[in-house]
Order: sequence, then C-alpha cells, then structure tokens
Amino acid sequence: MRYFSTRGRAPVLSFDDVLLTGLARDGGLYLPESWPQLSPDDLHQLSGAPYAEVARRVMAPFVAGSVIEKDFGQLVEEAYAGFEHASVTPLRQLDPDLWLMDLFHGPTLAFKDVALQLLGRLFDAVLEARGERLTIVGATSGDTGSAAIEACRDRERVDIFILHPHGRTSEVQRRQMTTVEAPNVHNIAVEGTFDDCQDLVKAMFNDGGFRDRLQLSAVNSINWARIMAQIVYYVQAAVSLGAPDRRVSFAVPTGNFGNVFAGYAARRMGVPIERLVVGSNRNDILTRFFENGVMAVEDVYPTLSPSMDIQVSSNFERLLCDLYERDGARVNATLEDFRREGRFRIDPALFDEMPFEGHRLDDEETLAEIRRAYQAYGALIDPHTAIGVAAARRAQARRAEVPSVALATAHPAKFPDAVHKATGVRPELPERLADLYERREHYVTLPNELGRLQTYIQGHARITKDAA
Ligand SMILES: Cc1ncc(COP(=O)(O)O)c(C=O)c1O
Ligand SMILES: N[C@@H](CCOP(=O)(O)O)C(=O)O
Repeated sequence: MRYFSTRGRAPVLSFDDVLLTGLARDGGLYLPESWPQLSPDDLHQLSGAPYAEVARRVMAPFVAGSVIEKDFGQLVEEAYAGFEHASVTPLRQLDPDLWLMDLFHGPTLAFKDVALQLLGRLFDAVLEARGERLTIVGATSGDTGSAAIEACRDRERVDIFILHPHGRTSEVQRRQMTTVEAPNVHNIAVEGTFDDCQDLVKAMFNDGGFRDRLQLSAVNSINWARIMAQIVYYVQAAVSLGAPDRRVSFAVPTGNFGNVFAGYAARRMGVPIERLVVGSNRNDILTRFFENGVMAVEDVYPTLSPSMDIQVSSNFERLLCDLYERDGARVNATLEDFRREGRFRIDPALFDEMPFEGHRLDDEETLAEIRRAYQAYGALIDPHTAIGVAAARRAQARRAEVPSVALATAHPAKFPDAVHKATGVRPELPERLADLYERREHYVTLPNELGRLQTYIQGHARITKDAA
C-alpha cells in the first residue's frame, strides 16, 4: 500500500515511512491511495472471529509491502494479549437498540491503548529492521499521553516527549503520565491549551532542520497507523451486530476527530455503517459545523470531559481531502484560510452523502447522563462516554432505523470526581494503579513558546546527545 498527503505536495510513501514520518512534509496528513474493500463474504467470515484475527485481516492490506508484513500477525497477537477483557473491545447491551462498546480494557484505561499498544510494537520492529532510532513528540489532552508513554517506555530506540496542557487534565490522567519511571520518557506541562500543544507539535514537524536532527515521529492521530488500528473495532462491532446483513450506527465522543474518522474509513471499506454521530462538549466546533457548514474557532473552555477540550480537530483534514476528491491544493487553501481567519465554510451540497451529525452536551447535561446511565442500566460511565451515549440517544430519537453503538472511550475511574458528583459512587482504579496517588511525579513546566520547547527537547533527546 502507498500513502499520499492530504495537501498533495509531499512524497508518496510506503507504510513503514508513513509510520515513522507522522506528519507529512507539506504539513498534511497521510491517507492510503485506495480503500481496501471488505466484501459481504469477508464480513461474514469475520463474524465471531477473535479480535486479534479480525485486526490482522482488516489491517493486512494497509501494511502490505512493509518490512514487518510477515511478523504482523504476531505483533497484533502480542498487542492485544495484554488487554484485561478476552474480547478486547466487548459490547454491552443497554437498550434493545443501543449498545456500549468498552474500549478501555487496555493498560491505561482509555481507547488510545487499542492503537498505541500496536504502534509501540510496530515502531520497534521497523526501527530494528532499519537500524534506526527516533524521537517522538506528542500532544495530549489527557489520554493519548499515558497510552503512548506506556507503549513506548523503556524502548531502546525511542525517546518520547509528551506535551500536556498545564492544569487541564484530570489528576489521574496527569499522574498516569508523570509517575512513569523510564529514562526515555519526558513529560512537559505547557502553559496553554491542548490546541497550543498540538500547534507546537506541528510547528516542530514543520521545522525541517529540527525534524531531521531528531528524527521526529508522532503518536497522535496525525499518524496514519493510529487510525488504521482504530478501524478494527468498528468492523468487529458491526459484524457482531449482524453486518453485512444489518446496518449499524456509531456514536463517538469526539475531539480530534481521529476516532470517528476511523469509523468513516471502515464505512469506505464497505462496512454497512448508517450514521456516524459526533458527540461534543461545550467545545462544540464540530457539532456547529455539521449544523451549518461553517467551521469557526472559539476559545477553548475547560469542561468535565477534558480530553475533548479541543477546537482544532486535526483529523478533519482527512475528511476534507475526501470531500474535495483529493484536491490537495484546495485542502491546503481551505486550511490556510482557517489558520489565518479562524473559520471556513463548506458548500452544504458536498455533505449530502455524508453520514455525520453532531450533538452537544454541556457539563450539567453530561452529569445528568452519567446519573441516568447508572440508574437505568446500573452502568458507571465516564463523562466522555456519557456524551457518546447521549448523542446516540438523541440521534435515535430522530431516526431509529438501526442499532446504535456508543463508544465508551475511558474507564470511569479516570474521572472519579465527575462520576461521584453524578452518582454518589467513586469508581475504583484497578489494583495495579491503586498506589497512583503515592507515586513520585516527573515533569517540567514550560511556557507556550516553540523555541523553549525545542531547546528542552534537543537537550534531552538521546539522538542529539549521542551526536554531540
Ligand atoms: C476519553 C476520550 N474520549 C474521546 C476523545 C476524543 O477522541 P478523538 O480525539 O479521536 O476525537 C478523547 C481524546 O482523544 C478521549 O481521551
Ligand atoms: N483527546 C486526545 C487528544 C489527542 O488526540 P489524538 O487522538 O490525536 O492523539 C488525548 O487524550 O490526548
């Protein structure tokens, strides 16, 4: 498989290069040149198969030609063997037509583990085959950071630097990142928002000299491999609920648009997905966009669902590229306008065939939904998941034609205060994290300044230290 950049001005790359490159050199994101197709027969065969088997078969075409192609099945097996549920991403039925897909059974209790447990292993295998090392820089609003650190800790060929917005994650999220004892892990609290962190990461990639000196790579969903691994659970859920003979909708609590884009990719591959329902918190840029076709940035507000406190959803660029039929110059012009003006508008006609709709919840509605889920189903759900469940119910109230799956993106114990406030129950962390509050934290706090960040990273990355 070959991959092209959404902006059309970077080299077309193989899977291995896309994995190690992260952001394209023209500032774009990589997409596969074609969408591999899952026929109705393929989908029938996947029904009932173990998760790792579905994963291997769904992802095989994306890694075709890679140096790890022959070991891929083994890497996938290992990635999912450590999940605490045998089904990896099990479904729970809430109502006759509403299901919850638990995506938090990995080591850091969030859906990010599903992709990052595989990515860590892919990085290692490709770097080993090439005899190379790299430096990862990532931005997190709370969950990508700990999942990426867990996946990359102690790996000899990788140093990892994670930027989080100072004081804007939950305490559990911060401690999961900052209490890891590993020489290759570096946490940086940036005085700013998640959007600032994401901008800083992109600016480091766009500085060619810095990027080459450090051999930068990405763990955020700008890296295509993240999306690839997330496609799998949409396929798994759809076939479990009757695809290809029955259509299914998904409701996804959304921030950076990576998770829901993976659902869109599954649909492009032939999975019969009816609707992709986007749930937003008060930072509702996407929901407003799906209502009126105008993407307009506002300030970022802190909410009870901090991982979704995002205004600029980087993966929207991948959808835009599809909408514009891969006209990279047009994607670039639209996103340049967005950067300059803080807004752009899309012709609504382009959206006629699209499966998306958006629903927003403020903090009070989020708490009410957590309470409702506890009372109606006995389920403790985290604030992000609550937004997904509410979005699913609202979408079903409009048109209840097919079953809906709401994605449970984090374990409730990551957000104990909100869950306690809504239900009176304080969810317990699993035993292996029980002493999280006693562990020593390691992080530096830096201002939102590219130069300061680059100096810090350059001074601590083994790649530059060894070269000096
Ligand atoms: C718990 C949780 N839910 C939802 C989201 C939003 O997902 P995405 O950024 O892929 O849209 C995130 C962050 O990515 C998250 O950590
Ligand atoms: N909510 C995310 C933000 C980063 O998203 P990503 O999917 O691009 O890594 C987080 O928890 O860090």
